Order: sequence, then C-alpha cells, then structure tokens
Amino acid sequence: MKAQHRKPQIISEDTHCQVNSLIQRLDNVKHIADSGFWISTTELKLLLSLDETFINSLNKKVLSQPQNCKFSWRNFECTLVDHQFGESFWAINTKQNLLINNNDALSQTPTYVSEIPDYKQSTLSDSIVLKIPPEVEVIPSPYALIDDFLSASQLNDLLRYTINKQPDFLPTTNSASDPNYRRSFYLAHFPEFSDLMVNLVRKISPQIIKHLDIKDFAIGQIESQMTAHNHGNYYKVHNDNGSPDCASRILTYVYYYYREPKSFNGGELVIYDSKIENGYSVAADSRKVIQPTNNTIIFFPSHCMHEVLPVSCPSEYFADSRFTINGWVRHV
Ligand SMILES: O=C(O)CCC(=O)C(=O)O
Ligand SMILES: [Fe+2]
Repeated sequence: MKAQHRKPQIISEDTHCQVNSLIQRLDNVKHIADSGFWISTTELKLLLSLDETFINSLNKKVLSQPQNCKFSWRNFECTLVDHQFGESFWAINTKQNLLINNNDALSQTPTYVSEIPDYKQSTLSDSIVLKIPPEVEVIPSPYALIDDFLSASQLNDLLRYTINKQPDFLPTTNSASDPNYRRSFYLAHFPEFSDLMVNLVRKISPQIIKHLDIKDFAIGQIESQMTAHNHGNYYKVHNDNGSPDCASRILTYVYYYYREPKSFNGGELVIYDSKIENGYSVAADSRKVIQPTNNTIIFFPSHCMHEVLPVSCPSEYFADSRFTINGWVRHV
C-alpha cells in the first residue's frame, strides 16, 4: 500500500487561541497542585470550568459521603480535605500512574472515584472507569557529594593514623534492640583528625544546607566518629535522629577513605526516598546508591532512611577496611 501523504493543516487563529487558553488553564491547575493550596468548591468550579449540574451533585456527595470524597479531572485528583465557614475545601494532586480509557482521556467530565468499585475489579469499559492505585507521595531525599575533600598529604596521614589506632577500635552498638542491626567498629576519640573534620564541616555546612534546601537553622554541636567496616560488616536501614538524644541532628556527613588499591567490595551507602505512612515518614522503594569513593564526603538530611550494604573484604585485614569519619550537625 502506498503511503498516504496529507497536506499539513493550517491551524486557525481561533484554534491557536483555544490551545493557548487550555495550556494556561492546565498550568493554573498544576500550579495549585504543586503549591498544595486548598481551594473552595466555588473556586474549583471556576478553575476547572465545572458546570452547575456537576457542582450540585458534588455538593450532595460532600454531605452524604464526606469521607473519601474525591473526583478526577484529567490527570488531576481533587480530594475533599476540610470545611471552613460553611465552605468545602479541596486539595488537588497530580496523578502519576494513570491507567485510563483513551476515549475518556480528553473528556472533561469529572468522575467520582468513590463510585468506582475496587481497583482490581475495574475493567476498561465504555463507561468512565479510572484506575487509581492508592497514591503515595514520594519525597526525594537530597544529598551533596564532594570529591577530593582532603589534600593528598592529609589523607595519607589520616590513613596511617587510623591503621595505627586499630587496637582502640570497638564493636559498634545501636539503639535498635536487634544485636544484628549493625556490624562495624568505631573509634570515638581521635582529636588529631576530629578537629580537622569538624572545622571543615562547620565551614561548609551553610552552603550544603542551602544546596539541600534544608530549612535554615542555627548550627550547634558537630559530632564525629571514626568507623571501620571489614568483611561481613553492614548497617541496616535506619535514620540518624530517631531517638530523643539524637533529635537535634539535622545534617549527616560521611567522609570515606581507604588504602589503595581498594581491597573491599560492597559497603555502598543506600539513601531511601521517603513516603508518609500512617502519619510517619518511612522509607519509599526508590533509593540512591552511593559508592564509598576514596576521599569523598557526602551530606544528607539526618531524618532520611539509609543503610550500609554488606562489605566483602577477602583479606580481612583491618588496614583493608572501608573507613569513614562521619557525624552529625546539630541545631542549637
Ligand atoms: O558509613 C556510612 O556510609 C554511613 C554510616 C551511618 O549511617 C551512621 O553511622 O549512622
Ligand atoms: Fe546513619
């Protein structure tokens, strides 16, 4: 069959205006969704150009079934969130994984999600049947990495110092009741290098705080510890400010170093994004995997869930360990 060539259609001025005003309207809705502002039913009617019949049925729904009262409009979801001064208020969310009957994709007819049966039972039929897997908002975890943090001679001295201190390293403990939560060794007292590291971290923290978009805070104490992860060592998923004595930790830093050539594998730092579950911030499925590269330092918010994957260090020599100086920037 011959390919059919069509003349390109010339878009009229009128169509052009309609397209522009549609884009403007969708942008406005997205703006409200992104800002998290609540809007009243009257404002919603204007914003989405909803007709009177729909608003009447929506108001009925609000009265009869205020829980889980939501409806879809294009790729947005409007959810009833509050009543104030006799007015209903709505939050708008952008839908992520929309599974939608294509015929309806352009329809502006809103659909009550609460009228749709169970998600699993839904089929794509002629009627408006929308999906909606339970939507979970994932909050990405930010981090900042700096390469070549110490000079070559500082790194060299630090390595020599660390290896000489092997007899003073102790097995780590953890506030979790599970004794298998963490396996590694630490040194609490190393003034020759903790002062150096804490001073550098104090100097750079204001920039990091800005970069990570962390709400500005007055920097107080900065803690530091030296750690060694050898064969089979790890640290399971945790955050660094979950117990009352750690609650003022805002920023975590981890400086990585080791003897070259590198004689271990694994030991990646995994930082999980967050999601809210039953009012608590928990680890989402999405994560960033950070290689513990020699002479790099990483910063991330202390509330983010993270873990250290198991280290394989065939020689089992202490000197071949994955070493860190890590710690926390507290608010005053
Ligand atoms: O060693 C690392 O990469 C992270 C260590 C850690 O999470 C901690 O000490 O709290
Ligand atoms: Fe940690």
